[in-house]
Amino acid sequence: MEKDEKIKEQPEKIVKSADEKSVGNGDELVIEIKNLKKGFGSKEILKNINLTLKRGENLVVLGRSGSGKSVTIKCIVGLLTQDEGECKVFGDEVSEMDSVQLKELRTKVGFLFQSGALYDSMSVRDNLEFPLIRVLKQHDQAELDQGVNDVLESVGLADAIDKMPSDLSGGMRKRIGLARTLIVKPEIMLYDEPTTGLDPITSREISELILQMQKKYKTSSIIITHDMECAQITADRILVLQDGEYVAEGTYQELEKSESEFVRSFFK
Ligand SMILES: Nc1ncnc2c1ncn2[C@@H]1O[C@H](COP(=O)(O)OP(=O)(O)OP(=O)(O)O)[C@@H](O)[C@H]1O
Repeated sequence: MEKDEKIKEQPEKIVKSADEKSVGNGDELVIEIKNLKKGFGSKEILKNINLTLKRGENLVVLGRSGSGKSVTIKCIVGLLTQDEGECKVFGDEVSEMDSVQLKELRTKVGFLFQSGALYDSMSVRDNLEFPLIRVLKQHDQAELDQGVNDVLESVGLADAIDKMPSDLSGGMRKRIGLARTLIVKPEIMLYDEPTTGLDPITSREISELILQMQKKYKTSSIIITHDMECAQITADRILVLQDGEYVAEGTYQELEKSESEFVRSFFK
């Protein structure tokens, strides 16, 4: 056999291997949901949800459209209240929090909904200063500039500081939306379909950014997605939702080989 046969170069992929898990401080739980039920009228959406999020981990939730993934996230931040069961964040039951406690909770838990919601009439700088002023009560201009510049560097858009949202592409708007959530340094991040509506290359960039942000800010995250590349890139652990319950849990590599056809169907 020819000795100088070339070894094919493997494309470099930022995908976590089983031994590269970034799960942080042991098994400290930052979110604990037990036997949670939530319906609307006669429609039962969440039948029996059990979910834990460990400090420092990226948990991906997979499920069909309309299966109640967003409803779960809304219970976690107190935008909806469960009918039964427990929903604890940092050890405290969310449904029992008053408005002051909920406000405090939402400074520690950042959420990025599909729309990414930027204020269209404000520049990127003003969009980013807004949470620093409103949430962190920062008023010193040098401190504000530092915060805005740092987060823009992190999402790779330092040059966009004086642009208006209408001048940005969909992918750039997602990045700025992410920057706006990250600027107050939340301990938990909830991503609702972060790559929806983006082309495959931009989707991949956003997924890689989520992974980088986990490492940089040491956040614990729940990532709801249909995008299997996003799951592969970001997940330490994956949960699969079917008919209002989680039916499978494991790493990407484990679930890809699941015995359940329903679970495997996401990987095709
Ligand atoms: N406030 C509400 N009032 C009534 N029904 C609701 C409410 N919020 C959600 N639903 C219903 O609950 C179901 C689950 O919604 P949810 O948005 O959680 O789905 P999802 O799993 O996130 O789906 P998708 O992937 O399409 O976003 C849907 O049938 C939706 O119509």
